[in-house]
Amino acid sequence: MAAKLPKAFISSSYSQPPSTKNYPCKIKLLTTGSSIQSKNQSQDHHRRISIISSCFEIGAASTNSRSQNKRPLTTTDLTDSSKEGAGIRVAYQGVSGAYSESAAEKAYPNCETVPCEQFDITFLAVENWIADRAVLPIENSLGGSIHRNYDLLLRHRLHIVGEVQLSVKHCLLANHGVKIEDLTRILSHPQALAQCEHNLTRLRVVREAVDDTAGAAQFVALHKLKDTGAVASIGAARIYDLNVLAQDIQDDSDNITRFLMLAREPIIPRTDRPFKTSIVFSLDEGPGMLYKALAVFSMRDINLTKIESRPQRKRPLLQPAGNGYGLKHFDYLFYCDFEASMAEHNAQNALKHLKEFATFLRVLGSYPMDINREFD
Ligand SMILES: O=C(O)C(=O)C[C@]1(C(=O)O)C=C[C@@H](O)C=C1
Repeated sequence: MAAKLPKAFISSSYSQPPSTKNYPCKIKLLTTGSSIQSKNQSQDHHRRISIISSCFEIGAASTNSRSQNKRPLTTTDLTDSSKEGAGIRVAYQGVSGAYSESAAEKAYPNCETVPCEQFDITFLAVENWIADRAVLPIENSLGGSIHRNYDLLLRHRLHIVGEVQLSVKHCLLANHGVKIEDLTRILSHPQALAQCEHNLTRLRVVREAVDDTAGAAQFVALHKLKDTGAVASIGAARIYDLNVLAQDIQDDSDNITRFLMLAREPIIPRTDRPFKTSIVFSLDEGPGMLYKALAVFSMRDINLTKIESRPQRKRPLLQPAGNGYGLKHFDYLFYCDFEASMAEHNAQNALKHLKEFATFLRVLGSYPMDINREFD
């Protein structure tokens, strides 16, 4: 009997054996109680079991003959090394040719990429053992933070195990024979449209936001549109056989997107290379509270690289406000990145200190910094 899948799981489009490089369709959410009855389910089940067992096999004491060859577990086994890309399945939002896919391949060079329909599905893919890692764009040097993804980091229980910075070079793509002056509409991901704001304004076209850049290119190609172009990568032009009408159309040639790599388990923080730690916390209302929170880092000479505040999604509380009681609509979560490893005493002390007065504190991950400045 086919086992029932968890509430949210992969779609029936998951119809290829697990070793297939790119999936024919993206993973999407199914409704409650959906189940996959095909033989692919047993393949998948098999693979999931083998992933689980291989995790426990490393260095485990066992009586079977295969265990004779086992070597003890080392710190390296528990580090998210990019060398281990082979065999790793990395979920990303979009279709083949999306920048997130390039980020996945940069972080895990020989990985198998798993396209997903939405960002939250990349989380579900990892949580449900369909993928081993998720790759998530978190900020861009022109467009700023991707707020929704901050919210997802908190809503889910995955750990940040790495970061990668990618140079994003946008192209204007259209079907063969279509000229720039024929275009009345341009499709792309909202971040990509924002990164090309000035150049697109000059074109005087309608901009339409879609789920991802490569999806926009695919749509234009599939429907053989003559009046619509897409902002996407040069890779997407090749994949969907589109003409490149213009290259490097982002408003600044230095257009970098920072992506996070997420996993079910945290990695062991180390001190032999530069690490970054990401946290999220909330504070009580009061003068100087945020100042006090940030001081726990500066007093220990820890470099804070990013702070982002997001509204806490909860019903307005009745709380003291000024000289009476009033509705409180704005309560914030603060997301911070700092340059230190959780294996370092000063980082541990800083968080111990913060915990004394923070109303909530969670470490999202401690992971190697991407210090590779070679972008092309
Ligand atoms: O649409 C894509 O290709 C994506 O990978 C998404 C995304 C983003 O969300 O920021 C990634 C990198 C670029 O900044 C533009 C779009």
